[in-house]
Amino acid sequence: MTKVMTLGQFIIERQAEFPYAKGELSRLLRDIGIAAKIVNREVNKAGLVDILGEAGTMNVQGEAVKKLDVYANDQFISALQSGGECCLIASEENEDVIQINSEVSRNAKYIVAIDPLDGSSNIDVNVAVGTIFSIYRRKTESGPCTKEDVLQKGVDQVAAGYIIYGSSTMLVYTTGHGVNGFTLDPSIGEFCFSHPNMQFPKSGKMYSLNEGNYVHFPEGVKKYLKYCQVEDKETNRPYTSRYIGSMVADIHRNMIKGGIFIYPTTASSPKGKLRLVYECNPLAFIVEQAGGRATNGFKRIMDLEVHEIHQRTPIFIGSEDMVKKAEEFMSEYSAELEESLEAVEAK
Ligand SMILES: O=P(O)(O)OC[C@H]1O[C@](O)(COP(=O)(O)O)[C@@H](O)[C@@H]1O
Ligand SMILES: [Mg+2]
Ligand SMILES: [Mg+2]
Repeated sequence: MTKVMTLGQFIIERQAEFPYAKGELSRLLRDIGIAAKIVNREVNKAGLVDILGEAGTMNVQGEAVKKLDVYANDQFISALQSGGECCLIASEENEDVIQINSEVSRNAKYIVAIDPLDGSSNIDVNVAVGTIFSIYRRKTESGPCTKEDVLQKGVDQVAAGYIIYGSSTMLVYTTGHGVNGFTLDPSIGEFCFSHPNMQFPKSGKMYSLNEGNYVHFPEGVKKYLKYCQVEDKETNRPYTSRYIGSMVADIHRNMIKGGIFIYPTTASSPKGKLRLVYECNPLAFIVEQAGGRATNGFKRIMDLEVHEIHQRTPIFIGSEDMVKKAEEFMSEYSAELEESLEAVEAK
């Protein structure tokens, strides 16, 4: 019989990687895993229960909130509140940070930034969606944790991960010692170690971006797209276009097969659409830990200054060679954009 290692067992085994840690981070990861299983249960029967469709409200970014967005947000918040290892949460679905002031959590070491349900537009149509999370150590030693504690650069992340609710459900995470993946075995209700030491292929054949926005793309992206589409046997071109519209699923696929995901600036999103704190930084940490690359077209995502919890950024993320190539086109044809992004960052 093959030996199964559950996420819980794996975390305990890896505890040795943190000689000064007392198990808090492990318990925090376990709490996130528990909430993920509850969300997974609901996603799996979404057509049968009253969980599809819109919640009838807008979030802070002016996007229509779905019922499943609300459900997932509630589950992760409640798991983190009762777990006792997290003193502050920044969520896509909450305008402001959530302080956890209970006796046990007030002095907890960690902060969690989360996109509870990524790929909202795919919820109602049975296409893979995800959860993205990022964990930071609080800046202050003790006492009430404030918003300032979460405004940290991506390089300061202690751990990051995602859950993909797809044809199977997986949890993938890093604590800065490589990337490991766990598949949920529904028969025992456990995430089981299935993808050891995940590696982003150095190059690939897939590019993912919303080509419907083409006319609004910066010149560098337009030129890079042309490069992807032109035939060249030596470099395996033309590449294939694949866009799911759930960032987690697009990046997960590219991590397995090789590829680049781009969400550039557009006319409607002049600072980019995706959020730095709970979408781009955690995925950049995972992708870099797997040997890939993540930039805003000019600068490393994890080095960007963070001013607001819902701050946006353009992103170029994936196989190292492909991201570097796209950056070459950006600096040749869209150099002026670099200055305006720097100005946004310096504000
Ligand atoms: O529909 P668009 O503009 O291509 O945007 C799709 C992108 O927006 C997102 O859905 C944003 O995430 P949320 O669903 O968490 O708001 C990404 O997952 C995805 O890559
Ligand atoms: Mg998202
Ligand atoms: Mg979301």
